[in-house]
Amino acid sequence: MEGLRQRYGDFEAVAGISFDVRHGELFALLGTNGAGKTTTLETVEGYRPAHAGTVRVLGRDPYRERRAVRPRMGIMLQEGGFLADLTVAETVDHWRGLTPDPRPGDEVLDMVGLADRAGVRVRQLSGGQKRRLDLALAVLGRPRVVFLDEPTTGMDPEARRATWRTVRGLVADGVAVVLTTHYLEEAEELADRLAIMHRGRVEVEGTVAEVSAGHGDRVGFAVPDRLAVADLPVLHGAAPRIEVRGERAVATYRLGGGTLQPALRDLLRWADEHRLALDGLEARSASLEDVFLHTAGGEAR
Ligand SMILES: Nc1ncnc2c1ncn2[C@@H]1O[C@H](COP(=O)(O)OP(=O)(O)OP(=O)(O)O)[C@@H](O)[C@H]1O
Repeated sequence: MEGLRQRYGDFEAVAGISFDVRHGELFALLGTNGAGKTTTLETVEGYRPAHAGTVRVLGRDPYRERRAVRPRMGIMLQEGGFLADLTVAETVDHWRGLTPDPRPGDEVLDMVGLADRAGVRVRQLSGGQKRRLDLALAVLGRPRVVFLDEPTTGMDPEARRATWRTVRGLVADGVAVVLTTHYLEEAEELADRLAIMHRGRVEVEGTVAEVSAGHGDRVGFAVPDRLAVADLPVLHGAAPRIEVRGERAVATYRLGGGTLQPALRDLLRWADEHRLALDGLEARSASLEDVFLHTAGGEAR
């Protein structure tokens, strides 16, 4: 995708974005609500023409050459449209009839961990199981490019991990995967590269390590009882940010590059001198969530 722009009337929902996704790579498209992710995905999936810019999937225009591209694409929308009275196996059989060169039904249900639900009616599936059936249908036609729109919404942690394994398997087989999610740990876990969109633009792009770099390390702890916030130390130029979590005030410092170790040393010395125990003390590099919140706050580069 090169310079994609999309408008709804006078409103520019996508304001010139570019990215590419290679085979055997998972690209996560993240962003605030209304950032333009769905509009972007709908364009690459061939549902709408680009207002400006160039979009190619497998070397072709996904809108104008939809017939050629669509059979090689697997699409998992946010809401699948199932027939509630069909069983899981019947649903897969129905879609196999519409798909050239489909995978065997058993294989696809095995891939998504629904083999033991084959005889269950769709209306009796849980929300997470429906998402897995959606994934089964997306991979039925042995796609080379897969679009997953919030694939693990409603899944319990175990089902989510099982789905991550399935998705990793696709990537290992050389499939190009584009995923949107509001679960940042999902992007951290799966993405080879990612982009964070905000108000129609890509604000940050790169590997998880690349986008986290430059956002500093974090040190945090629960503010000890009886201590006034004003009495907390400044650590290598960083003042604490105070957040109330439950009953406790938590102090977090965002440190500049290379100052984590000396800042921690100063903090521990200060705590010793004041005979304070620092509950919940943690030191870590910036998470994707830190980068995301910074971007969503409009302060991105
Ligand atoms: N058919 C439409 N007509 C007018 N405006 C639209 C239309 N579809 C989307 N928009 C607007 O375009 C912007 C981008 O919407 P889009 O659905 O692409 O965002 P998103 O990143 O997918 O958001 P979310 O995370 O909330 O799903 C939003 O401001 C939305 O209100």
